Amino acid sequence: MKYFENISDIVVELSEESFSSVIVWGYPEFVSLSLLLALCYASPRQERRFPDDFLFGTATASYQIEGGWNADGDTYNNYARDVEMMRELGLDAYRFSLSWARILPNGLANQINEPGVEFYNNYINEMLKYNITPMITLYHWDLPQKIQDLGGFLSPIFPEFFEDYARVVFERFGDRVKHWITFNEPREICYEGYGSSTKAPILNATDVGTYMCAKHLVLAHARAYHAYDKDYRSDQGGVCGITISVNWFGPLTDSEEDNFAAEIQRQAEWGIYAEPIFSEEGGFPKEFAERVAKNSEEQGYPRSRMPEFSPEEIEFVRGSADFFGLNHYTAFLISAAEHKQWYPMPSLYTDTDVGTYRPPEWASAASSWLKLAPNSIFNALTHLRNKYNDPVFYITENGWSQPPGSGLEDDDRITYYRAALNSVLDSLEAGVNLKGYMAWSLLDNFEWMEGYTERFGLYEVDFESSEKTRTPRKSAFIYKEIIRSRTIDPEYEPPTRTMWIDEGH
Ligand SMILES: C[C@H]1O[C@@H](Oc2ccc([N+](=O)[O-])cc2)[C@H](O)[C@@H](O)[C@H]1O
Repeated sequence: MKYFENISDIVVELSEESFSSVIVWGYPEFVSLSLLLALCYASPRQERRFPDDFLFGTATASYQIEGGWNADGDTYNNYARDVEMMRELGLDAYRFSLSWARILPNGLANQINEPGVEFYNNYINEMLKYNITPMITLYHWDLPQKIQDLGGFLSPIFPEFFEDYARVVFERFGDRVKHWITFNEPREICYEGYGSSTKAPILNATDVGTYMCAKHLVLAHARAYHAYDKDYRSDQGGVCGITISVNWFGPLTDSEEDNFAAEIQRQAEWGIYAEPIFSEEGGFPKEFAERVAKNSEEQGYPRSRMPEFSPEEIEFVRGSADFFGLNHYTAFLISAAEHKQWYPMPSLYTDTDVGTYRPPEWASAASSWLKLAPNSIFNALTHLRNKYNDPVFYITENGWSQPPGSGLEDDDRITYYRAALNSVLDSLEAGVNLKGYMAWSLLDNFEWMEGYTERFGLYEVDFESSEKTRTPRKSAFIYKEIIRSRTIDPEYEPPTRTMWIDEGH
């Protein structure tokens, strides 16, 4: 039985618990939903504020914005304008990634491309001049060709190559950069790259590719983390974590079967990367690993298609992160029996064997996978907080796409951001240790397989112009006001269409 002193605490709890178990402080009788809602609306709503030290930022990735692939090197030529945009928005932080190949052209650490290092030095220094905290991702999907030729993430040597690269980066930039993210979205690297055909390198290895990649990626992450911890942290004083794509997967119904199916989906989508690092036990998530082993046996494989970690590897990986970065965009409802798709070959999705569903009333973005799902940030963060013993979190990506030519009045995006940031406030009020939020994205960019057909920018980019002109959308003004006031005013309308830089930024 739980007692509450504030109505707001009850509201938070209500999203996690069934209504009938809630008892109002001082009145130990059950209360109906209608009474509770009446109380919420009748009491004057306190202004909800983001903490002063909460980092508001935006995110990008090298391959999606830099251009200049064959130069000694767009942002590559326009970085000063991009930092000016960060100042216009009043950002506290900026998350971006390094191009491994721009620093180490053949992937290995024997040959460093000094002009590439200088580009990143200038970029970082320009941010620091205006008190914008750089948050760097070491790997956001652009692998040097030679590392791919050597087997990419399927090679057991991959973790060594990654550690060598990480050391060069810590050495060259760690005096000024204090927030490190090893990998962006292991699921997209491993499932989409090695377990399906939606991202490079598109290998025909769906049965084992995802799981082999997962093991090597997690070991590579841990090697970079330990290198930082042992040899750089004492001088540089920064933090090192990983960014995992965490969409929310809740049960379609309250049945035990659907609840278990949702858990299996969570384990397959992000548990295989998060569990080895953040759980107390370490290693791959138990129920899903058992399922893959059973399926493998039935399919005639001599051993599980999912590799194991040795006890030493489990210890090495366990606890190897100072924070949990999550890219969060949407949610899915999971069913044990309905809405299933057929997959022709053994793969992660024949292993999960669940159905996914989104109600038609959830608004759709330009990206087929992206829908506005209610409370999904709150659901994901409170679940992870409980599961992994209250880690520090950063939301390292969250955003909304529109088709090209949608113009500057991006009201759908504004609706999405306000809903997301209200869910962030709910999470903070529930005690989640969330330190920052990075909107995806600062500017329109190259959206992987979808090219330039999906636009995520707070700033529109005119890709036809030689200067690649950047113009703030309405959402940029709304985000700027949220950052300035540390509150979300649902009525706020920007007074002008002119961006300015506040004094002191
Ligand atoms: C728009 C950004 O998307 C990030 O990647 C994904 C991929 C798939 C999903 N999903 O829910 O299915 C979410 C995010 C990526 O990190 C970033 O680079 C952008 O492309």
